[in-house]
Amino acid sequence: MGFTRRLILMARKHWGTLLIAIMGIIGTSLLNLVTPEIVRRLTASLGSGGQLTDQLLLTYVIVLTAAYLLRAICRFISMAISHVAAWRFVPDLTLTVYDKLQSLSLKYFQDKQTGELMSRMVNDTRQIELLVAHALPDLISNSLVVLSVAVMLFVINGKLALLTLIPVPFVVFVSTLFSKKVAPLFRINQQVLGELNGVLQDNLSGMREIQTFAQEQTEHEKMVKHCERYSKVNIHANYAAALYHPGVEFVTSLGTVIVVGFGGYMASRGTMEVADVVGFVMYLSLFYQPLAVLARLVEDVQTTYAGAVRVFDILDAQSDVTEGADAQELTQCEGRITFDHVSFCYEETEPVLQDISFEVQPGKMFAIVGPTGVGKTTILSLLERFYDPQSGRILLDGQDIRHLTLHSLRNQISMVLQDTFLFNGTIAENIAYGMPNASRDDIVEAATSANALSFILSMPAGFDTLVGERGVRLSGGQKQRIAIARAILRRTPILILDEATSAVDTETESEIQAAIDQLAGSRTILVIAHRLSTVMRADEILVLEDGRAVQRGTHEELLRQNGLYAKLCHIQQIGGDPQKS
Ligand SMILES: Nc1ncnc2c1ncn2[C@@H]1O[C@H](COP(=O)(O)OP(=O)(O)OP(=O)(O)O)[C@@H](O)[C@H]1O
Repeated sequence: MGFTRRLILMARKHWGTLLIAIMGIIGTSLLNLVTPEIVRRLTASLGSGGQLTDQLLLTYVIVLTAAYLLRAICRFISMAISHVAAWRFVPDLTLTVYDKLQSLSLKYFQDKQTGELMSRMVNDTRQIELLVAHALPDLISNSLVVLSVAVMLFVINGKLALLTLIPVPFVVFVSTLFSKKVAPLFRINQQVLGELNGVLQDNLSGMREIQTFAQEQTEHEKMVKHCERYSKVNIHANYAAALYHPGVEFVTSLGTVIVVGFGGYMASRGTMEVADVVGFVMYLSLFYQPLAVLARLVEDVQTTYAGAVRVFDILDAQSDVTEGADAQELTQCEGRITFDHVSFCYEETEPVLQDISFEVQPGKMFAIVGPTGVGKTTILSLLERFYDPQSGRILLDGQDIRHLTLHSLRNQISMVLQDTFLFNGTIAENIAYGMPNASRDDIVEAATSANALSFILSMPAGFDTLVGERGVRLSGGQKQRIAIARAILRRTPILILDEATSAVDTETESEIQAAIDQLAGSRTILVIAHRLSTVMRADEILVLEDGRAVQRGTHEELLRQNGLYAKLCHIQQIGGDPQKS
């Protein structure tokens, strides 16, 4: 199986630890053979031709005690160390998956549910722990026991040994049948668990909406459906597994029947020693039990396989936005932005932006306006390379952004979005999110510029107040001001404000606006706002309609053109002099 090889290679770092665990497993397995051999010898010495001296008996007792002690030590080593290896490998894998997810473009996440992805990262990677700490040791130890016992059986009596092997092909047949019919059920299991987690995560995040719209009953019913499905597929898979295990057990027990029958027959005819029959029965209990375990391992490996496939699905995902091998670091950026005949669509059939061209000079304020859904935010997403345009080029300081490293490109841009996302931490940590080494003075200065200082200081713990998950303990306007402070603090050559002041009152907005006006000149500012009073001071305004650029100019020029912009201004009752608003 390709995935086994891949997993083994991925666990390269832990091979040493695994090797120690494997040595422990081998020791345990081989020491298991001591008991039947001692019992066989004891029986022989008790028989008619044998002589059990006290000295010999003492030797048996000492050998057995030593073997049990050593076995306990080996078992401890194998159990403890295989878990160490597994629990070092699983976080490694989870991290690899996480890093991969971080590297994927936003398009990948468009049709994925967060809960489902979390399920893959947590539950499916956990399956690999089962493989490393349980299935792998079982596989090695049981194969070894089966092999060594088989050798012992042939040494004792070749004919009887051959007879006892009769059930083996049946065990193999049943196991193969199992892996074909039952294992896929476990795969569905993992998938359904992922879906359940997806819905759960969605509902927990949207609890406020569920309660506001009194949808508790509907959501309850939705959950019932998912829970029932999860329960059904689990019952189905386990039912099939339950059928399989007794079946294997029955077939393997036939080996004991053969030994009792033929062994007893041969011993009664004097063609086989009684001690050998006893030894045979003892060895057989060691032979068929591991064989049954080996057969059952198919199930564990299949479950792991299901998990691993889902994990590898993520690891193999191709990002739409990739960095070329010769991508350059952008160190000194002036902030000149050029869109050169850019066209873009999310879905092939629906063009969003068509042939957009414009240039923003360093230090200028550029606004993009237009009706809702016309593609304004999409322009900003293209500049950040969350997506790549299907045609046309986007240049930063004259360099195609596809030839820059993503890290250095995004390091030039700070973005404030309408939906502010705050992390569950303090206000200071959230403001310093893009600048973890920022001093408290810098944070206070940025908060002052964003007109956030007074509300922060009125909070119980000031800058050290916890904002809660996604900033639930703050109002929309407060969150926006923290996001603005966060963007200002980064002091990047480009600042993007996408409806950044939509949640604050007009007085606060004009204060923030004044702060932003002060930043103008020192960095390029791109602004999107439905409230046109926010954008009328811009050096240039681009008006979009149906994904196309229909007008471009200053506020006064656009008013004079008497087109869409003038119409929008008229609706918002905005007049001609930007300084007066
Ligand atoms: N991730 C996405 N996948 C598919 N379609 C999308 C995606 N994001 C946006 N769209 C679609 O692209 C179009 C432009 O969206 P965009 O967010 O750029 O508009 P906008 O002008 O910023 O809107 P608004 O003013 O309402 O914020 C819309 O029709 C929207 O439905």
